[in-house]
Amino acid sequence: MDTPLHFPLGKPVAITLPRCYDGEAEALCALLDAGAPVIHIRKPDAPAAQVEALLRQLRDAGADMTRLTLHHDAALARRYGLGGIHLREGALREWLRQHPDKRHATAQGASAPDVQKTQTQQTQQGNDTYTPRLSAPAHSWEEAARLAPLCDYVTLSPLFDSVSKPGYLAGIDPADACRRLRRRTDETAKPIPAAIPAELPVSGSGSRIIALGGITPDNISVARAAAFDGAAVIGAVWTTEWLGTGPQPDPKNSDRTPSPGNRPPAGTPSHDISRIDLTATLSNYQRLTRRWQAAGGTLQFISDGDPAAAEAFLQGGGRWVQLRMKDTPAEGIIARGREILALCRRYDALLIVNDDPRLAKAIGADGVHLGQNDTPPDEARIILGRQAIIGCTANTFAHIARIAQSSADYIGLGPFRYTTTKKNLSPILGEEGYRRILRQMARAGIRLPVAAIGGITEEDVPQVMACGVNGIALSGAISRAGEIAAATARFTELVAAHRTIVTP
Ligand SMILES: Cc1ncc(COP(=O)(O)OP(=O)(O)O)c(N)n1
Ligand SMILES: Cc1nc(C(=O)O)sc1CCOP(=O)(O)O
Ligand SMILES: [Mg+2]
Repeated sequence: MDTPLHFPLGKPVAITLPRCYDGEAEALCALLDAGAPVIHIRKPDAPAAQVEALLRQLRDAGADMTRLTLHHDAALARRYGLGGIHLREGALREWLRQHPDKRHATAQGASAPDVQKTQTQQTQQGNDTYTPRLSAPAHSWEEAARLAPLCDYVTLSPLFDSVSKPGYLAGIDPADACRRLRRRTDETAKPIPAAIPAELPVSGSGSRIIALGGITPDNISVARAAAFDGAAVIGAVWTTEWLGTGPQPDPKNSDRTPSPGNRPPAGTPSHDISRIDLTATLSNYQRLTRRWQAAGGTLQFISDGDPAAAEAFLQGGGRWVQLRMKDTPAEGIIARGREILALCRRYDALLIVNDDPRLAKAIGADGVHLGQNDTPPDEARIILGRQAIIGCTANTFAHIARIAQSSADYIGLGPFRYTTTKKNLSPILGEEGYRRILRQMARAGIRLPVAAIGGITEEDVPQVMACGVNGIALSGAISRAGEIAAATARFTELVAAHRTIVTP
């Protein structure tokens, strides 16, 4: 199967643990089935024979080898038809020197999909033109800027204190990353060179930067808010311990189902295991994915069910629709919901349904948005399952503190100003209210993505984004726009250009 990489990546990159484990090939296949765009096979602590055995098992299990990237061993990657190799700077330069005719196609202007297609076709033909996807590790912006032109993407680390390497502390400041990256309007898939910020002199066309190091479900939203092109995760994928801010959910209906048989003895690092726990791994990955996706919903269109308006929003580059049809019977909402879901799928966009998780389920939507008087988020999670995105409305920090204890994935915080779109409006927050609440969140270490909502216009966007919200949700400013697609494109640009990260 030929699976191109689209940036920003829709789901996290998974990286293996350093040793090999029983059940690992099965777990990697499950992560690929769950939509992992790329899995990095990084095995510094495993003998070469074990790594090769793992690749053999994966190939025999029918895994999509083009979505695997092997660290350091280009010859082994080539032998097993892996889609990518990950090389340190010296090895990368040496590989490029030895393959002058196979210089990275993306660096020469082709798109990532072209790179993969060529590689797959060549592997199938068995000839000598293996052209893998190239990636490299960087630990500073200077290194990232040097390596990015040479390869498809760079991993930049450590963004946070490592989960899997105790004592390996954060070295990349997310707020600085946001300043460097925010002018790239990636959500609309514009070519990168036009949008490279002056502070980061990356000159390669198509070179991307993926955040790495200490990423968990609780902080992955920060990597997305900083406009990284992806997030790569090690410890938080493989851990059998709860990494959430809230209480560990009930295993019967939880977000995560740790299997007691695989629990490490108390006091051992959570990644120090002998066998991969498939259920926990998948559950971890789904949770990371929801949070990454929720943080990517920087422009949310609250649709009253008009398919033409929804389609114009999608044509303008919008990728997140919320279906909010007040006073319409359930059958009407389901019918319109299915119609708009089909549109969203054509544009690779997400559809969230307002108020009712059962309607969201009947429609087959990606999630639900719940108000203070709607179904509680943990009940909605039981109805919708671990992959569903759940948003909750808040008007105060106390609401947010409560929501953070649940399995919700993002917050709709409002109203920014007076609006006629919603009855029984909560007290207006204005800029001052947003700044206060976002600061309280930062101090409390709550990093759920926040969408600002309520009467927001184009002129408001710089001011609202400067408060530190992740994005904005709009009804009237989109549905009443003369040219919805053009208005959507303008809003998207504005949101991307004014991202900020609030530090405590
Ligand atoms: C993103 C977002 N934020 C807040 C709301 C409001 O939800 P709720 O409080 O349930 O009010 P209604 O939308 O049901 O009138 C929202 N829908 N979306
Ligand atoms: C649905 C909704 N919820 C709000 C809240 O404050 O919780 S304000 C709002 C209305 C958003 O539409 P418009 O962009 O037209 O004002
Ligand atoms: Mg509601």
